[in-house]
Amino acid sequence: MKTVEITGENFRYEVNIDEGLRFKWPRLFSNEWQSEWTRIMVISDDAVAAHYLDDVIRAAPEETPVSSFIVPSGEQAKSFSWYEEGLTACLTHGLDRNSVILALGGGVVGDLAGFIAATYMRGISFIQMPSTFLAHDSSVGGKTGINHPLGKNMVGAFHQPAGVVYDTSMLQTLPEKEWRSGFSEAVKHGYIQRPAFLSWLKEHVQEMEDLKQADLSEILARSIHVKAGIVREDTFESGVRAFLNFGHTMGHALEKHLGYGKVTHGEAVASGMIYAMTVARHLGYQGLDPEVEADWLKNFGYEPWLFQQFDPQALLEAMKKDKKTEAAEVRMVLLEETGLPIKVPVRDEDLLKCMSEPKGKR
Ligand SMILES: NC(=O)c1ccc[n+]([C@@H]2O[C@H](COP(=O)([O-])OP(=O)(O)OC[C@H]3O[C@@H](n4cnc5c(N)ncnc54)[C@H](O)[C@@H]3O)[C@@H](O)[C@H]2O)c1
Ligand SMILES: O=C(O)C(=O)C[C@@H](O)[C@H](O)[C@H](O)COP(=O)(O)O
Ligand SMILES: [Zn+2]
Repeated sequence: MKTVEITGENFRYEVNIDEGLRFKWPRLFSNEWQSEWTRIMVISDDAVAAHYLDDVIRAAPEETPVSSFIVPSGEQAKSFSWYEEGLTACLTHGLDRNSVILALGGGVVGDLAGFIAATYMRGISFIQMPSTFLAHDSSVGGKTGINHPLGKNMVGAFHQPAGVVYDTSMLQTLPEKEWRSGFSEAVKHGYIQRPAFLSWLKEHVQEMEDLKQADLSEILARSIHVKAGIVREDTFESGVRAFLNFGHTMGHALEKHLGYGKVTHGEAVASGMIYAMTVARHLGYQGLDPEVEADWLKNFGYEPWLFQQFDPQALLEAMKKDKKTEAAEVRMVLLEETGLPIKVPVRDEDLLKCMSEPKGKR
């Protein structure tokens, strides 16, 4: 089992990564804390629940009542209506302040369940049990929330989980598209802070199949280490945490513009990272060559130049809703080189130009 510690000013928890943890997850928490649990409510989506809900419930402590709240699979569940349904379930199932929410699923379930836990009775404990590759990112660091029709993740709270239980054997049933989605967040961690990790990925992962066959726990742990260091330094994103948003200014704009769920988060972020590299070069930074990086990403089935397919003005409007925007000026994370991110304001005219140039290669 691999363990990564996540710490901040007033929290400390473990990410435990191993095969089969869903069958024995309570062992990862102290008996003392478990004796306080009055109820467990598992929040999951229908696809994940069909595979794993029974195992997770069966492993729960015998003396603790367990119930479940299941949302439809997909990004649409990060909505006001499912958030309200979730709170209603907390009330009707009788959760109190010593109850625990267990988020069994990918980033959608984790973000939604985390936000429910953050706000129900002004905050109760929750455990993350990630079931996607992408969720190595979403289950760590305490960003929880839902989407607004006008902008991605616009409503939320920082609320750290009590622990992250990562059963890598659940990834066996993950569709190809979702491996691709998650891989781009690992690549992002390489780009922003770990040139050696990025080089390792480039050398060893030529196609998605290589990732599935690799030492997954090791890759997940290395990627999570990057996030852990940044979250420890800047939990509430007043500084360096913004670097974890590399590729997300355009990525979130694409998700919103296409309609939530039409493109996976990671696929949108992959295109957003290529866009950010294009902007960096346009502004005169040496940066990375977007053409070279795009060619590598294409091997996995990404559409790196996706951002060129839509109305630039509409994408600009969506980018302006980004949480890094200040006084209507978009701020983007760019790379001076691999491992050297910066956050800079970018003028609208430059943003627009970089959506349509260079043309002709795609
Ligand atoms: N909070 C954060 O820091 C953070 C970080 C990154 C991404 N996110 C958010 O995470 C979300 C994306 O998460 P995701 O990519 O995990 O998507 P997801 O939760 O929608 O899961 C992807 C799909 O795979 C299915 N699935 C999940 N696990 C499965 C399994 N083991 N077997 C079979 N099917 C399975 C789901 O039902 C869903 O259809 C986005 O909303 C994004 O904004 C949040
Ligand atoms: O943890 C962070 O900080 C991140 O930015 C991680 C991102 O991968 C993630 O998609 C996050 O949800 C984006 O946050 P947002 O504040 O831009 O909504
Ligand atoms: Zn992300």
